[in-house]
Amino acid sequence: MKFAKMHGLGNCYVYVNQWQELIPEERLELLARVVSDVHTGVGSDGLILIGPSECADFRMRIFNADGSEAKNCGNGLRCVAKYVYERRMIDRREFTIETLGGTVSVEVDADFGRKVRQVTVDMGAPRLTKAEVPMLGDPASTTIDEEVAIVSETYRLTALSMGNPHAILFVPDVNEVPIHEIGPSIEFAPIFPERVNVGFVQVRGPREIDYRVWERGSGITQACGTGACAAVAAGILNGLLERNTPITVHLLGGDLEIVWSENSHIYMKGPAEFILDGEFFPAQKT
Ligand SMILES: N[C@@H](CCC[C@H](N)C(=O)O)C(=O)O
Repeated sequence: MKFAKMHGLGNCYVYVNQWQELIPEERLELLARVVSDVHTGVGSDGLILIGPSECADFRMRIFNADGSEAKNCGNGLRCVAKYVYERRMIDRREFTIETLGGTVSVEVDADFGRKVRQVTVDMGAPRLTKAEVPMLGDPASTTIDEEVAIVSETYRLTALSMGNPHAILFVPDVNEVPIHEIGPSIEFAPIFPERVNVGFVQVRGPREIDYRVWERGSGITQACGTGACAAVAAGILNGLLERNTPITVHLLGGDLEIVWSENSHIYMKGPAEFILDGEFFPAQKT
């Protein structure tokens, strides 16, 4: 199986071009687990498929390292945009990508040699009701700084969907949080029937935050694009950050610039990097 390994701020995936490789649907979950394994596979946070779409220029599917399929991936979208533009699969700098969470528009900033420097993604409007997250409780209500009891702890959560679910907690110091303990305990809490990505935010000022993440299905990663958007939306909903202005999000792997604009859409701008092209020989059981 031919693949490319790429990363967005260290959030790395194995990318498979579905015009080159036909993988049976029933093998995708196991394949994602196998390629993600750092010891016996390629080593990644999951698997991303780039394929044809009936309603957009391309389609992206994302599988976490545990094999679960997610509906959206911000860092993945920037890498897919870089992949298709640099490999001349499209000539326009603005195009669309279908995900299970909806279709998004992307714009690449490239030099004359067609090398992509940055990608801006219109991530759409955050979805705020409990039904949309999804989260148990009154389906029409929102979760903004709500006290939620999980196992033997109580957390103040803001929860929203960027196509995929995010629970955000504001903390005094992101480096002091035991993410390995709190992350899985919230990810698997029954109140989130589809599990949840868990983000920890330290507000540095009205236009700057530190953000760390425990990703559903992949654990701690260097960065999460949808999570950075959710963190900024949560900061604005809690009156801690400014709207209609770029917010710098510092992640373990680097910085993203996020704006929640007047038209209610969130825009994410950041880099995408190519690591290598390779060929993987899955064992017979995959
Ligand atoms: N790293 C991604 C999100 C990947 C999916 C997520 N773990 C989920 O299960 O929803 C990003 O950059 O957004």
